[in-house]
Amino acid sequence: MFTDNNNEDSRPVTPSQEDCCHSACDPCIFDIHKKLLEEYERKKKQNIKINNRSNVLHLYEYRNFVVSGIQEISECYILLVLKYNENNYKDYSILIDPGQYVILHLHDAAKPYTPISFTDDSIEFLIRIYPNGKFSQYLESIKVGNTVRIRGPYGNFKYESNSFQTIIMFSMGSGITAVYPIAKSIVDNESEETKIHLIGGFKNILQIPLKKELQTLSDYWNFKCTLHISQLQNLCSLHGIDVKSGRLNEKSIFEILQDKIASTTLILICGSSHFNKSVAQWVKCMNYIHIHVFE
Ligand SMILES: Cc1cc2nc3c(=O)[nH]c(=O)nc-3n(C[C@H](O)[C@H](O)[C@H](O)COP(=O)(O)OP(=O)(O)OC[C@H]3O[C@@H](n4cnc5c(N)ncnc54)[C@H](O)[C@@H]3O)c2cc1C
Repeated sequence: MFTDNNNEDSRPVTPSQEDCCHSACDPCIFDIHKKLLEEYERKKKQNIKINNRSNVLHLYEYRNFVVSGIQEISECYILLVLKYNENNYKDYSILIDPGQYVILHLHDAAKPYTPISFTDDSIEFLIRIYPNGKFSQYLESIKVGNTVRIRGPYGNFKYESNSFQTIIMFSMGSGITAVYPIAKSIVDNESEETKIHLIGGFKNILQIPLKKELQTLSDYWNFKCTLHISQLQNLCSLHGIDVKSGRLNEKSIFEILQDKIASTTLILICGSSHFNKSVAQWVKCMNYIHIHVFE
């Protein structure tokens, strides 16, 4: 279910045909409106107070953001910073829960992306560039000062502080964008006693994005990072990070999970649909029940 963080006081306003960008988005604004309406009716029936926060972002209206930074950080990954600087939302700020995603709209297309961090008025994205990818090629060629439209945030992952002893995060490639902000928010929270193990899969050592960020988290007592590199030419070490040669497979997942307690461990999975399906199947076979797949 989408988070109800619209800025209206009451019933969600029905979007007009002109609000639709006709880019075959998933989710489309009309799907979102339908879900919000169901949520609104449910809350109304149960007499639950509707909580309206002042979010710059809107679930089905695009907001204009301006590119304020763009940087190549590793082979095929860029960091993109988008800033909101319209005056009519002075008392508003950007509100996104860790792991949620937004829809970026540029030219004639729209695609989902997961912010890795945000401030009151800017959002940072880690973007994987595909040589034949339409939208990522658009993003690779934009310049500081260009406009990108954003709506959201979406995603139903909810985390309650200290609700698990351990969180194991399995990610592949750009899937790290969903789990990294969750890990960071837990490490940043001094009252957290949850231990995190983030396991990421990448093709080669040059592709690894967020190296420094992962190394910084590894300095904390409750964060551990292991990276599986499928095409590791030479042995290599990254301070604070355990680098392993070869793909993340059933055997390595078994080794990671065998000494954990299923009832107090949360498993997070984010990668390609094949990766998500395989990892979810393997962890279920080991009787893990608390599993969230980002897709
Ligand atoms: C909820 C959600 C959040 C996402 N968050 C992020 C994010 O934070 N950062 C990010 O970089 N991406 C993210 N993605 C993926 C992103 O939305 C695009 O799908 C991706 O950038 C490719 O779009 P494209 O138009 O460039 O490629 P397309 O034109 O759609 O694809 C062209 C070709 O690119 C290659 N390709 C595209 N996607 C993949 C893939 N996943 N794996 C392997 N090859 C692929 C294939 O060769 C494909 O034929 C997210 C996706 C979802 C569903």
